[in-house]
Order: sequence, then structure tokens, then C-alpha cells
Amino acid sequence: MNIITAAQTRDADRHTIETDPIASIDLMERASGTFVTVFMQLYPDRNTSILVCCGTGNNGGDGLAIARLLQAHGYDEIAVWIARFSDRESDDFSANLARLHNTPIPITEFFPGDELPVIHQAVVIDALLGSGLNKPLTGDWLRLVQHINEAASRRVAVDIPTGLPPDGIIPEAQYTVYTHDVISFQRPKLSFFFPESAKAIERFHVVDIGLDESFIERLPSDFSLITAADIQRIYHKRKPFTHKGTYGHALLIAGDSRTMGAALLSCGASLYSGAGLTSACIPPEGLVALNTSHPEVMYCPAADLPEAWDKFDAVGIGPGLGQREKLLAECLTYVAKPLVIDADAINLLARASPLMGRLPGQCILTPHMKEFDRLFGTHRTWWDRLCTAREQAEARHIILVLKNRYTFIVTPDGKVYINPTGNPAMASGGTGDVLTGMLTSFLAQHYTPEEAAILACYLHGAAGDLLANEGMAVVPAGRLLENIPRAIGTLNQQNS
Ligand SMILES: NC(=O)C1=CN([C@@H]2O[C@H](COP(=O)(O)OP(=O)(O)OC[C@H]3O[C@@H](n4cnc5c(N)ncnc54)[C@H](O)[C@@H]3O)[C@@H](O)[C@H]2O)[C@@H](O)CC1
Ligand SMILES: Nc1ncnc2c1ncn2[C@@H]1O[C@H](COP(=O)(O)OP(=O)(O)O)[C@@H](O)[C@H]1O
Ligand SMILES: [K+]
Repeated sequence: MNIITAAQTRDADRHTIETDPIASIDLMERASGTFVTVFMQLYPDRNTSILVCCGTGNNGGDGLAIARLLQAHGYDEIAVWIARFSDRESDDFSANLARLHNTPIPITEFFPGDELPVIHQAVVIDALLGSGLNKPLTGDWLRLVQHINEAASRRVAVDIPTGLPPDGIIPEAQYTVYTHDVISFQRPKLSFFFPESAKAIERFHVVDIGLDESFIERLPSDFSLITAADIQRIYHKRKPFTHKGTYGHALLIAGDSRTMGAALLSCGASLYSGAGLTSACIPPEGLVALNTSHPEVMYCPAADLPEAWDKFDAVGIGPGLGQREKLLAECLTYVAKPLVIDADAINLLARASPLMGRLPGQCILTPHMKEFDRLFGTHRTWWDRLCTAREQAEARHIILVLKNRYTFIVTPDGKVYINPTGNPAMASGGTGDVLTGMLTSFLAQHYTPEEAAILACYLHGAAGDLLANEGMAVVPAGRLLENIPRAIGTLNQQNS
């Protein structure tokens, strides 16, 4: 699903109005109706007291229509505030204001400098400013938004929280309405996936307001959100007459005396992700633990690597590797093959920068934010970090998997795939090692690096989501890897 900018959304709006055809006021009505449908699921109690705060643009127009529609659905305790901080009002705002005057809903208008009454409603609907935001909030707008945030109410934004820029560039000190829910029209906004939006958005819902999807899908965008349908398309179900040779041989080069667990987790993840064979190149003191935890995994001593190298279809290097820089440097001199570089190996690359020049094309690096900044320098915002990632991926012909709540997969052609799966229960040591094992496993199974990255990130998060949805507040890495087959299994069920 391509993620489009606010300007492209306006194009899609215009196109839909012309070709559907539908009057702009009716499109606003449709959008407001879809908002109300989701809102009623979130707050089904018709006695909920609601304050709808409206600006005078189209976001405010939506707010007015929403107030009227909620009232028609039986929500009787509704009040509307209108922020008259600008002289301009949109045509659809005016039309909806006229319609609202035909209802009993009380309307209070606020002008610059006016005192703001205490908000006592249970829910505030934020329809002040939407995707038309073009500068940070100041003056009366800022004062009103602070006032809303200080109230004890639940806050639900129409389309986007007021103050949040939609297209990903979020200045450090940007102030917004802090919402519990955002009900966003047609597409999530790019900013929703950036950590800087965490305060502004607890969760978001996307509603289809009937804009022309075939037009939107043709709009150029470097950003796409990975969907279940993408995974279905990429994933190949295992076929009857296949055998272990069909599914490739993965090698994990990992572990050190104090961090052997990382090696075991990544080996286990490779195994559970379906590689035909998995081998572990770990220090010999880890052998007993390996044979105890994953007897299916074979051992390849570091001394054997030069001769054994050819038999592996893919290699993952880094989890718990410690300071074994020489081993990493040697591996980068062997014949290039599908490669994943993670964790300590990334830190070694950061320290020994000439090694960066030896990365084979299409190799996958999986840094979290700190590892990324160690490699490429500190960044003040995630937008800046993502710009660097795109430059580096292109210049070095590598794939960067920038891990976070929404992991960004950045490819050499400048595309950014955003992974929606995963949850905070997975925020504990070792889950990244599991991801490395999965990536290596899918590479060994002959998926392209881009496909492997998309599959691994999505299924990694999906396995965590399965457990979180079953009530696990914390998902340790060991449990996560055991659930990879179940996450893959749901694809098999959908495919059959
Ligand atoms: N296709 C869609 O997505 C649809 C969008 N609609 C709504 O239209 C909204 C966009 O409406 P508009 O373009 O009228 O814009 P907004 O209602 O977001 O903003 C109104 C105006 O406020 C001014 N403004 C921007 N930032 C400001 C700031 N920081 N301080 C003071 N003034 C500021 C701008 O001049 C802007 O045009 C969407 O967010 C959505 O709610 C719906 O009406 C229906 C269809
Ligand atoms: N809050 C979260 N929401 C979604 N995914 C998360 C969250 N926290 C962590 N993860 C995922 O867990 C993994 C953590 O990787 P990493 O930070 O490298 O951990 P470690 O090095 O300890 O194994 C990443 O894939 C990340 O996307
Ligand atoms: K809003």
C-alpha cells in the first residue's frame, strides 16, 4: 500500500470529486460518516459526553458534520467549539455550519484572546486542523491545544492530530494534540510511522472514504506499508516432493563466551523459519548449549569456514559476536553470497570503516537506532536518519533494515517498506537476534534480499503479535522464535 503525501491526497480528492463524480460537500459527509462508524465502535455508550473542537477549514468542516451525525445516532451530550482564529473559512465548513444550526447542538465560538472554559466532557474530538497544517502551532492555536491536552478527556483526532505535520518531517519540538485515537482518512499519514509521533498518537485507525483507489495506487511514492496481501504474494508454500535440500543451508556466525545466547537464538530462528539446514559457527564452548537447545543445528568451527563456505546458501553474522573483528574481516574476503550483518558485526564495521567498503552488494544490515548512528553519525530526527539510510543504501547497494516499532526496510533503489507488525511486548534483548536468524533463513530459502527482508520483518512481528494477543505482556526472544512456525502457518491456511 503506497503512502501518499498531503498534496497527493488533495489530488486524489479532486480526481474523485471530478470522476466519481461526487460533490465536495458529499465527500465530506462520506468521510465524516466513516469516522462516526469507527467512533461508535470505540465509544458505544450513547451517554458519552462529547466536545467537538473545530477549526474553520475542511478538518473543522468534518468536525461539524461529525457532531451532527453523532447526534443523529443518539449521542445527546454533544457540544461544539469553533476556533475563530482565522478570517477564512472553507465553503464546506460554511455549509456544514448552516446544517448544524438546524440541530439543538450548542455551538460556542472563540476569538483570539478569549478565555477558554474548563473542558468537562469525557471525549474531545479534535477537528481543529488536519492535513492542511503548514506551520507549527503558535498563539491562540497553541493555547487551545494545550488546554485540550490538560483536560482529563479521551482525545480522538479527525484524520490527523492537530499540529502533527503529515509527511514525515517532524521538528523536534513540534507540539500537537496528544490523542488516544486517530481516525485517519483513506491512508495512514507517513508521520504516523515515525517515533516522533508517539506522543501525538496512541493508536490509529484508517477508514476508506471512497477516494479512487486505482488513482491513488498509481501516484508515485517511495514509501509503502507492507500488508498481509504482500506477504501472501511473496511467500511460497512448501510443496509435497520437496526435501531439506530444497530449502537451503543457512550459516550463523555468532556468539562469544558471554553472549552465546544471541547465537543460539539466531540459530533457532533460522531453524524455525524453515531453512533446510542450519549451521552455527560459534566458539567451541557453546557446543553443549547448542546441542541441548537446538540439536537440529550443525556446528562449523571457524577454522573450517574457508573450505565450508561454498556449501552455504546464506550467511548471517553478528549476534553476540563480541570483538571478533578478524573473523568478520575474513568472511568479507570470501566469495560473496547472500549476507546479513547485525549487532556486534555492525559495531565492528563502525569501528573499522575500511570494512564497510567490502560489503557485498545486496547485503542486509539490520541496525537499531544506536547501531545506525554509530555507523553513519548521530541524527537529530528520524526523518534525517531515514534520508541517510536512503543515501547509504543507494551508494553502497545494500539493504538497510532500520529497526523500531515500525521497522523501515530501505532498498538500494530508494524504496522504503514500512513494517506494521510487532508490539512493545517484544522490546527485550534477543528479539533482534531472532530477526537475524529469520533473515538468513529466508535468504537461504532463495528469497531475494528484498523479499527476505519484507518476509522476515513482517513474520517476526506477526509471531510477537500472536503471543501478545494471547495475553502475553512480555514476549521473550525464546518464545518468539518458537512461534515463528505458527505465524508462517497462518499464511499456509490463507493460501489453501
Ligand atoms: N480526501 C480527504 O482526505 C478529505 C479530507 N477532508 C478533510 O480536510 C482536511 C484538510 O483540510 P484543509 O486543507 O481545509 O486544511 P485544515 O482544515 O487542516 O486547515 C485549515 C487551514 O488552516 C491554516 N493553517 C495551517 N496550519 C496552521 C497553523 N499552524 N496555525 C494556523 N493556521 C494554520 C491553513 O491555511 C489551512 O488551509 C483533512 O485533514 C480532512 O480532515 C475531508 O473534508 C474530506 C476529504
Ligand atoms: N515496541 C516495539 N514494537 C514493535 N517491535 C518492536 C518493539 N520493540 C522492539 N521491537 C522489535 O524487536 C527487535 C529488537 O531488535 P534489537 O533492538 O536489535 O534487539 P536485540 O539486539 O536485543 O536482539 C526489532 O526487530 C524491533 O523491531
Ligand atoms: K485534527
